[in-house]
Amino acid sequence: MQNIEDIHNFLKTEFVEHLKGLDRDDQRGLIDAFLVKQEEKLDPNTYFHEMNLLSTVTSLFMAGTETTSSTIRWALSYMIQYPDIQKRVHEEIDRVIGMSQPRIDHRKNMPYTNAVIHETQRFANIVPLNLPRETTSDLTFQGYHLPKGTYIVPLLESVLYDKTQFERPELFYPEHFLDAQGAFVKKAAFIPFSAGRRSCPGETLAKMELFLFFTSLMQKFTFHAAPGVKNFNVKPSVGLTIAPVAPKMCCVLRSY
Ligand code: HEM
Repeated sequence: MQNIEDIHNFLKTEFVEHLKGLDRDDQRGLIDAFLVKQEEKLDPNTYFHEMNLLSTVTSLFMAGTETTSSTIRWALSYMIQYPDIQKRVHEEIDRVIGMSQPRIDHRKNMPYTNAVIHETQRFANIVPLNLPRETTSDLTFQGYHLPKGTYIVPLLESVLYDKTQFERPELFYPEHFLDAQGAFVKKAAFIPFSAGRRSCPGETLAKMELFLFFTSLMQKFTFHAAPGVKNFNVKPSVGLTIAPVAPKMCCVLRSY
């Protein structure tokens, strides 16, 4: 799909299809739940009208696809740049998951892979400017007076790269999330999904997707730079989210 108009047209056709099969006692998901509310028309000022359904579903698509896919591409690029780390992830997958289908409950027994995914999110910092906010009243923050209506750009990088929180912030270093015994350690400064009331509502879903997609790919493939690529050097693209612009890579089927 090329642009927002294409997405909206696609979604409008979807809504018509959902309406045809709508059963208020057996709702299939968000769109059905919304359409049921819309049909009730209890309140003339209801938020449950088509424009809001379009915005909600479009936001979920836009905020929920590019973010996770870019993070996976960063993770695979780091695996190529750091083959020793890739080897350790492979070893852990082979030991804990083996040939089975990766499941989310494998994660608690895979501290190294979990640390690699966390470090990917910290290091890649894919939403560097967060989302802009505006103060709703006058306030004083750390000695600075911010009048009502001040435009705020909360830089996540200042936390994700804070050297008081991360030992080697300028390096890709999964040990940031491991203790001396190799157990996974949570860090309060790990905030790629931002913090507070308006932090990313897709955080739990995203974390599940990242674990399942990354382990599934790593279970089947080894990642290398494509033949002829001497220095596999990944550059960040410029945009609202930072995607990796990587040289060509090869995925080679692993043999067991
Ligand atoms: C690696 C994956 C993801 C990252 C790093 C990420 C990061 C973020 C960040 C930093 C924000 C701004 C929060 C703030 O303003 O304080 C945000 C907002 C949002 N995210 Fe995510 N996100 C990810 C995946 C997802 C997924 C999978 C979904 C849904 C399916 C999603 C839905 C949203 C929505 C709807 C908002 C706007 C929330 C609001 O304004 O209240 N995100 N995300």
